[in-house]
Amino acid sequence: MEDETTLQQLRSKATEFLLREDWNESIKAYTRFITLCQIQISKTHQQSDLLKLQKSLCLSLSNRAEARFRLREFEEALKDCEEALQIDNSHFKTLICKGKILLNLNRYSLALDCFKGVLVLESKCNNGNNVEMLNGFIEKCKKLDYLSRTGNFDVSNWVSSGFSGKCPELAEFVGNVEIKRSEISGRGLFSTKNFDVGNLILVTKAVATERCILPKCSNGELGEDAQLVMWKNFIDKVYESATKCPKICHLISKLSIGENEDDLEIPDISLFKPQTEEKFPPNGSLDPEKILSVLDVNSLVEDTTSAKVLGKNSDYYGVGLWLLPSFINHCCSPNARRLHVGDHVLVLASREIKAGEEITFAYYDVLSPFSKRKEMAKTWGFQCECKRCKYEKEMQSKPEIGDIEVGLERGVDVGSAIFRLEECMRRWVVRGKEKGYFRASFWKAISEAYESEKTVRRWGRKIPALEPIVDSLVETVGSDERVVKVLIRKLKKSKCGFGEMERAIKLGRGVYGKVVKKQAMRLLLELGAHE
Ligand SMILES: C[S@@+](CC[C@H](N)C(=O)[O-])C[C@H]1O[C@@H](n2cnc3c(N)ncnc32)[C@H](O)[C@@H]1O
Repeated sequence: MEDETTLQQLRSKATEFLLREDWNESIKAYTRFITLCQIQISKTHQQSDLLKLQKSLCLSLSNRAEARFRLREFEEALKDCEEALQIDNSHFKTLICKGKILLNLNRYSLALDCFKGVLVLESKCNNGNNVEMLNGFIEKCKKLDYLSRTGNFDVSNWVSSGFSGKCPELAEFVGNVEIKRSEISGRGLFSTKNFDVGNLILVTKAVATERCILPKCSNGELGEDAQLVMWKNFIDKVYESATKCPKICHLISKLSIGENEDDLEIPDISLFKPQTEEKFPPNGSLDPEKILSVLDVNSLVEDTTSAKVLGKNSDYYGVGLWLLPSFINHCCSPNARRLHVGDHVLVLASREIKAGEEITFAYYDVLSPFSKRKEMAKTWGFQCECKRCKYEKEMQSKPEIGDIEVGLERGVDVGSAIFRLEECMRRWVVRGKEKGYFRASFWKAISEAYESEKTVRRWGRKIPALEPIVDSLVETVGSDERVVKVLIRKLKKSKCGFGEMERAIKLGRGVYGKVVKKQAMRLLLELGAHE
């Protein structure tokens, strides 16, 4: 009798917390109730009392699952659902909760099966009030399941609407890639099939992101205090995600801390695929220092020079951690780019990628000279070992390159600098990719020259036309928004024809991917040209 009163009190307290949406307290109260209830069940022999207790236990497990779901403790919530369903395998509330958890864990097809099962139950037992809600979930699961299998994304409507409303729903997707030992450093991501320009390589949701709006009047950089606050919030969020999810915790432990990379284990790509059901060991104690080092080496900034952030302007600053992209090495002549849509990062081919090639993207601006890139790599804590850097390091011994750089710093005419650079390349018989390397290093001067009518008039015949320069740049560093922008502005001035716009759209694919259809692409290119 006494036990029964305690049980009743505990249950009402837990329900009260649940209704007040105080999830933490309701979990505590339900946990106490569940333990007591289980003890009571083991002592009860009368069938009717047993049934009553089991019903209470099932409901409490279901409610604790809901509270855990709201706190994004998905794995624990799923365990509660399974336990509740062992008592009553057609418990409506639990089945809905289970479906929502599976959806959040990216197990789209399992979530679909779950909701389909509930729909059958609904038509048999209930009055059909939930059919609309269930059909909504079923449609969502079908769509995400399809996207995660095919990578057939299309954000065109969102782009065409000027990014109004919520950003489109994306599913995680892993294309034909594997993790292997890299010649650049440690492990890298490699293609197992050819990728065409603009093809999607992978889509991943962030473990955590932190964003802020840059102060309007400053030089565009965040103050030290603001940076510290952002960084602290970001670390807390990553730590929280890792604590709640064994999979995230396990995968974070596989990431590099920038030391002895060649000795690191090579994880199987299947661990990163959205629909995997692999069991991960329960969270050991998380080492905060290791998490800090992991974030130092693997966090990515949502900037506009090495990635495109759709739907956000340049006042916006964001940092995040994405697991599979953390295996992608930097290269100063990268073949892939990042496109940020909400918390998802889409990695797409910015040039053609052959099967077996390493997939690389830029951690920092590769349209800059060797000396500047060397500095930027230092701030990332490494010395770049890519082919372009090796080549340019050798060529540093030629005094002419240093002279052109010094001249540009002193403000010489950009046309004359390009003229000298092209002359040197002719003399040294620089061809193919290497030509693109130099041009990418002197992009600042090139863009200034071809954007200035005066310079073009003065140097027009003595320096190459813009189009071959663009071609060699794109062949070397892949498509880049700034290169496409300069080309479009020129095409606009010369009132280009259909063919030229087609060419610009093709280049646009290397920046925005095939996830943007022609009409929306035209809009993006127009917007870019006006910036
Ligand atoms: C995000 S991780 C990339 C994956 C890493 N190689 C691994 O094995 O986990 C970044 C680290 O990879 C190494 N790295 C990436 N790109 C590099 C490059 N171009 N040259 C030298 N090291 C590079 C650096 O140690 C860097 O801190």
